Amino acid sequence: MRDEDGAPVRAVVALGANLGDREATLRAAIGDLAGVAGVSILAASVPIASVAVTLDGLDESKPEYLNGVALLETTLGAEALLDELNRIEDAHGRVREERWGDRTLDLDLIVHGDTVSDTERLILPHPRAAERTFVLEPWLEVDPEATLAGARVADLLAALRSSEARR
Ligand SMILES: Nc1ncnc2c1ncn2[C@@H]1O[C@H](COP(=O)(O)OP(=O)(O)OP(=O)(O)O)[C@@H](O)[C@H]1O
Ligand SMILES: Nc1nc2c(c(=O)[nH]1)N=C(CO)CN2
Repeated sequence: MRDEDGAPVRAVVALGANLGDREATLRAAIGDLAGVAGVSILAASVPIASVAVTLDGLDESKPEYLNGVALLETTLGAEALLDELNRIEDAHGRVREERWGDRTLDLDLIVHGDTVSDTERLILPHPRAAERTFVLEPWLEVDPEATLAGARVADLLAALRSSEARR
């Protein structure tokens, strides 16, 4: 089922790349998003470098990621927006192999207005966003008042940093 187009909502897309010309790919992906009918970019973060997170934890032997966040306003429903994100990933040579494997471009939908979804194709809010410094830090840059499932992103990031410092 495709979502109907509706009233504009704010959505947050996390971008990541650890293969190829990462900076150029992230910039191009934001341009591609801006070109989607029903999407306006309100803000895009600066890209930040981050060590690859794998299923076994941080892995410094893997190519380093560049991560960023785009804040959007969109009239697309969440599933229709996800279709566009998948299309842009494919256009940038994304090969879907292992979970959490290296990739030229990853676009995750973090939140879409107040949409809650729990299907195989789309979980909203994104279930791992609160554990990811590489999502929260650029998100806070573009939206200092942001909240995720009722918690302030600023507080989530502070908690994550203090738990990382204790490890
Ligand atoms: N909020 C979401 N944003 C993007 N993809 C999602 C979301 N919820 C579920 N998915 C689904 O997750 C599947 C796997 O996506 P992908 O290969 O990008 O995962 P991943 O990037 O390796 O891991 P992660 O989801 O932890 O970032 C996709 O088929 C997609 O339909
Ligand atoms: N640092 C970093 N690690 C990751 C990332 C990512 O965007 N940044 N994305 C992954 C799969 O979504 C897996 N690991």
